[in-house]
Amino acid sequence: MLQDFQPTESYARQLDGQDPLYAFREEFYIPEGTIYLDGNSLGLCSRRAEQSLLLMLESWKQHAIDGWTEGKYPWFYLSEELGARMAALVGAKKEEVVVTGSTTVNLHQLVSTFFRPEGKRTKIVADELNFPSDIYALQSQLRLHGLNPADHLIRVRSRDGRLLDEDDLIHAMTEEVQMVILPTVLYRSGQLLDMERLVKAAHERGILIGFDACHSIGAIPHRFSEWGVDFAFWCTYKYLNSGPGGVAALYVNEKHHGRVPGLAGWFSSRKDKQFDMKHELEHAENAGAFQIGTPHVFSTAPLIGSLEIFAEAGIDRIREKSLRLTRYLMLLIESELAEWGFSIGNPLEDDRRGGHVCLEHDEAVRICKALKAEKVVPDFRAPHVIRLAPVALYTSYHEVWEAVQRLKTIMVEKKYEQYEKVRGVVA
Ligand SMILES: Cc1ncc(COP(=O)(O)O)c(C=O)c1O
Ligand SMILES: Nc1c(O)cccc1C(=O)C[C@H](N)C(=O)O
Repeated sequence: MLQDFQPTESYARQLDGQDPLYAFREEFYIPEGTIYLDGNSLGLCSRRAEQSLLLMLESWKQHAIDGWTEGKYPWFYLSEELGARMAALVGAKKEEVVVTGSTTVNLHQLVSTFFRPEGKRTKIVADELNFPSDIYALQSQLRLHGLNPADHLIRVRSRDGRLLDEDDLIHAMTEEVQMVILPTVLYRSGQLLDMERLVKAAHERGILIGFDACHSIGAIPHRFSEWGVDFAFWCTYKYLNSGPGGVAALYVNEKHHGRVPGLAGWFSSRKDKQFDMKHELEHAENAGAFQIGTPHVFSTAPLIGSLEIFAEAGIDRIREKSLRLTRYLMLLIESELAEWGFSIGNPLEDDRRGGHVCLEHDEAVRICKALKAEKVVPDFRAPHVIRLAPVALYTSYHEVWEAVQRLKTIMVEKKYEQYEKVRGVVA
């Protein structure tokens, strides 16, 4: 890939000229003069997401209560409908996915449903690099079972503070473990785990396994059904561009359909029974059973337009471009910034890398501030990581080239020294 790499502006233009996804950039609102490399935290607004949100408002104006069953996208079926449309992105059957809740709420729901400590099997395996919200949720779930998280939550150690080794994860899958929860892609280093291998190892040991796919959804194809992943959950506001607070999604393998939801509510019902208003729940026989209450329609609506873009672009083409973009960025860093004390913290191999580059530097916090002042938007993750996510649908190769030039100027002119060495409230 990129065998003929050159660090020149004309080479960047040449790559843009060959990019089959280039036109999708026009779909997005790119803040004026800004190179946006933070789509792994909050994706950009697209015109189609905006239109679908407006369409929902219109539906409220026109149909009032009847909007639940009328209009172009009846609200009562929207979560299932969008789950079905999203299923291709995770390699699942349509009825295995539903759009609902938030990442953390969905994790609570799935652990409430699937964590059944019995006999010796009372532990959950996670890892020490996972996003804090997942760890808090798991700790609180263990407490609800009267179990002490200090002994029952096994956080597998990283050997280098950046990456996880599948051998270590598998080694932790002992006879005391009932469930494993891991990220698909690590939020800081961008490492992509070998899910297929981990699922196989967990199942051989009689353990259930679920994934937090926040950092892979919309960037990487998945094959959840084929691999036999038990369950998964993810947000939609990163690479899927559903907007701040956009409603999340979950996947439950069809072999588990029929399970009673751990956290039930009337939206867990079979659709045809819900308005019978009985006190005995007849839960849906698909992923819809893991919904709880009334869907957040306006926070779901942008996904309608956003998913259309994904259907047109195709996740395989998106992954291919994303890999080229991150490879290109790494080559530029190597060639342009070699003398400035940066190191690359993400895996270099294509099949181990997610959608962002993890650039490490002792001055990361101040460099991030200087980048923002130069209208390049990265994000900072303590203690020394600058995350740079060129997004296949809206980042051009020229922007990647330009961002590295601006970073080089920041280093040459020591522009970062004018900033305080403290992170922002939201980094
Ligand atoms: C990997 C991961 N898990 C969980 C979360 C928490 O998601 P939420 O705040 O939407 O529940 C995030 C992002 O905020 C994340 O990146
Ligand atoms: N969910 C976020 C929020 O509410 C505010 C700011 C950032 C976020 C994020 O999603 C951060 C992201 N999960 C991360 O990988 O760090």
